[in-house]
Amino acid sequence: MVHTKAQAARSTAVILVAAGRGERAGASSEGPKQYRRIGGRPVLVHSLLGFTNILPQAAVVVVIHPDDETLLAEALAAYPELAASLIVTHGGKTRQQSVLAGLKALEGHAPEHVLIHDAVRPFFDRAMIDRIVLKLASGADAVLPAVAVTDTLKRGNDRGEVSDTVSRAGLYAAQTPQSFSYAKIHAAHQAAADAGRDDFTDDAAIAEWAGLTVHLVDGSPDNVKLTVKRDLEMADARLSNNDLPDVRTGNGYDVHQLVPGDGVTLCGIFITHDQTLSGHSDADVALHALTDALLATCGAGDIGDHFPPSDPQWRGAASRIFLEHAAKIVRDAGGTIMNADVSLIAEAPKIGPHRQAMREKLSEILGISLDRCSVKATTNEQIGFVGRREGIAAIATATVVYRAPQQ
Ligand SMILES: Nc1ccn([C@@H]2O[C@H](COP(=O)(O)OP(=O)(O)OP(=O)(O)O)[C@@H](O)[C@H]2O)c(=O)n1
Ligand SMILES: C[C@](O)(CO)[C@H](O)COP(=O)(O)O
Repeated sequence: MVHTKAQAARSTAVILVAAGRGERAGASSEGPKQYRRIGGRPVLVHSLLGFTNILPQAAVVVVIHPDDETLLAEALAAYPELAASLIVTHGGKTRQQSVLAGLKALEGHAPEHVLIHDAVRPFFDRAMIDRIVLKLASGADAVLPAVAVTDTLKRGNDRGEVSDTVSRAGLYAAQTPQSFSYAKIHAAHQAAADAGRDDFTDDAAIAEWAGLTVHLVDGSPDNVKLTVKRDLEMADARLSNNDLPDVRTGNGYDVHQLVPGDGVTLCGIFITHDQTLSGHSDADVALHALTDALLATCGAGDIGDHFPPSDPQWRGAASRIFLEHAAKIVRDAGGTIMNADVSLIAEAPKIGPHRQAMREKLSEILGISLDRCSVKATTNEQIGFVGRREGIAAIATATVVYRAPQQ
């Protein structure tokens, strides 16, 4: 069992399936859609560079059609080191067969985890991969990035009429990379093939069929599959715009009074102490400041707007609820949380022994990797209300990258 992102990355492999014919995208002089250029590079190369950048230690298998050897060589001509690092194998008639070929190509490596990705989804991002890798590292056998369905769903009949409206409650659109225990998904794929099943459109469905629990993590609305010609045109336009990244920084500040008690909760960690923080909720100043910092990156007001102190339902509430809510607002607005930084200003208790647990708590609540979560502390040199142990203050900074507005 692996426990850290770095350990997980070392024993992780990636399978990029690229053996399809791209019939729905139509014919092109550049070949099937995975070899077409968007923003000046073949789609497949975008996806490959994404993985080598985010998971540089992972073994990468590319599954291609036997007719596409020359197309692959041409696509990688400008990237000789990348080309030399890849394991290339031939796929089959269906995506399912191609994935099994990729899994077999990894038998010599026997990685702990494998991320199985459509080569034609070039817009995955680091934060999403971090969420997946963290979930695998926590012991999950199968992880599915997915986005909740937002359109109203209709069922049509063969006369081209609506027969009924389907509830979208609990429905998700499945994305890739779908990620697994290598041994378990290999066994499941082999069992499906041995049972003559060739109708699975994704690997999570095979995992479900084999009885594995498939865990959902947030996918990304940007992580679209380039399926039809229009998808490729829009992808090309998007990359050719050369827009600057929309990076936003928010800060937050909070203070709560210390009164006699048995301990304080800071960054979601309870610390035994001869005082407690007084407040309407659990008075976790650190999470309150960070909640405000996140809300500030998308103009979403402050914690009091969303959780009014006058509302009795928040009495004694665990402040992780507030932070989770702010993170959801940010993600719904198209944001990817890149960094969360908290400074605690407290004369006592000592924060140092709890910093790592606090960082891990932030990482868990926000669904971002540990290296993106920072907790620092200082005393106030016995000056002022903090110095007199009358209160604890926290300052937080959040960095979020937002998607460029859709054209
Ligand atoms: N026999 C197949 C079929 C698909 N794929 C890959 O699986 C991914 C799924 O995307 P999809 O849009 O279904 O690709 P195609 O099968 O190429 O598209 P189409 O159905 O339009 O021919 C793609 O990266 C595709 O290259 C594959 O490796 N082997
Ligand atoms: C695996 C997949 O990307 C999940 O959404 C998708 O099912 C593959 O594409 P297809 O068009 O269903 O072959």
